[in-house]
Parts: sequence; C-alpha cells; structure tokens
Amino acid sequence: MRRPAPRALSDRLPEAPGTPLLTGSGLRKSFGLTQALEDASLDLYPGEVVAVMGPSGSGKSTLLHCLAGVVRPDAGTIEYDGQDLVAASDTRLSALRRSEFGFLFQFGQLVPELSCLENVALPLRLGGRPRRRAEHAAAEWLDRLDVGELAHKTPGECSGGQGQRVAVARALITRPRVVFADEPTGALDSLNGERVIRMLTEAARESGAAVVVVTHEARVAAYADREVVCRDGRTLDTGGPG
Ligand SMILES: Nc1ncnc2c1ncn2[C@@H]1O[C@H](COP(=O)(O)OP(=O)(O)OP(=O)(O)O)[C@@H](O)[C@H]1O
Repeated sequence: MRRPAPRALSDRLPEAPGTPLLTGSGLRKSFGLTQALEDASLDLYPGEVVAVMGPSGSGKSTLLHCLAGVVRPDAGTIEYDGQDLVAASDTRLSALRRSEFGFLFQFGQLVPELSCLENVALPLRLGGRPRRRAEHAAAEWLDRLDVGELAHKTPGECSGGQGQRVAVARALITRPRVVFADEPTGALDSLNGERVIRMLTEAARESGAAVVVVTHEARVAAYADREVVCRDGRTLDTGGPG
C-alpha cells in the first residue's frame, strides 16, 4: 500500500482558521529552582495538528502538561473553549481531561492486567458507558488502528508499535476535541514510529480532534500542520495559522 507523503509546510492551512480552541499565553512554571517555562505561548485551532519541538529540557512536556490542565502554571493564561483553565477547580479539570482531552505517552501506559480491548474501552467505562457498548466501540477502534486481532491479548503480549496503536485507539475512543501526545514515537523504531504518527494524525483528522504532539523527530513533525519550537522555556512559532 502506498503511504501518503507528509504534507509540505506550504500546503498547510492556507487560511486563518478562526478562533483558537485552546490558547496558552505568557506561561511560566518553575520546579524549585528550575525554570521550566519562562514565557511560552501556543494557540491551537480546532482540528489542527501542532508539533512542539526543541532541545531536551526546553520545556516541551511542561508546556503540554500546562495546556492539558495537568500542571498549573505559576503565571500566564490558558483558555479552552472559553473557559479559564488556570482558575478552574481540580474537579473541573479532571472532568475536562476525561471528557474532552485524549492522552498518548511515550510508553503507551496501558494497564498491564487488562486486555487490549478492555484498555481501549476503559475511558468509556470510566465515563459510565455499559461494558458491552464500551467494548463494542473499543473493538471498532482496534480494527481501525489495524490491531483488531490483539483485542484479547494483554499489552505485555504486544510489540511496542502494536501497543502504541492500542494506545492511540484508547486516546481517541471518547472522541476528544484535543489529543495531547508526549513523544508518542520516542520508544519506537523509525518504521513503527512513522506508522503510529500517521495513524494518529489520520484518525484525529477524521474525527475532528486537534493534536498537540511533543517530538524530537522531524519526520514526526512532518505530519503536523504547524511547528512550535521551545527554547529555554520560551516558544517560537515557526509558521502556519494564528
Ligand atoms: N516535575 C518536575 N520536577 C522538577 N523538575 C522538573 C519537573 N518537570 C520538569 N522539570 C524540569 O523542567 C525542565 C523542563 O522539562 P521538560 O520535561 O518540560 O522539558 P522537555 O523539553 O520536555 O525535555 P525532554 O525533551 O528531555 O523530555 C527540565 O530542566 C526538567 O528537569
């Protein structure tokens, strides 16, 4: 099967796409004496894929965690769909993370005791969906990610690439409006890494989810509509809408 080539920067989102869905502005965050973010900003528009790149320790993961409401910044503003995330309560943030955001990490972080099917169904189960309906949806997502045959295996029985595709299914099953992916291909060889980022970005685009993907790899960033570079806790937008 022919692989679609990553889109060239010049092909991407030629028109200003309206109002951002998520905006982080002037973000600062310290951990003890370490200033992880100095002045970081990022606008995310509905349905777009943004790659956050930059050297190790430049603040990429901290930026992602702030935007996702996992870490509270010391200063700056974060607005998601008209809501102030810096002022939001922990309860509100965790409800938002469960219902509107999806997460993907370097090491899938699947629950080892559960089957792949149960892992993918888990976010729906936590949201109160009955088991049969949740597992039916999970089976469809596994098929979509080309790992349907792994439904009854445990994560320990999967290869790294297969496990990440299961994790992509789990991240998307709730039809989130934003997927936060932190080095999702960092533990994979280049072939599997490319397959995972292609499947993630295709599935997200089909379901209308925006994606923020932290990566070191230019070939992963090539699947994004736009790149934002972090340096010493500051962001530099390298092109695209906004
Ligand atoms: N929870 C934490 N406690 C203490 N220091 C932290 C914490 N999280 C991040 N840091 C520090 O903040 C700085 C930025 O870290 P961050 O993980 O955001 O960078 P990064 O660009 O994602 O790095 P990498 O590419 O290596 O993952 C680093 O110096 C890191 O050690």
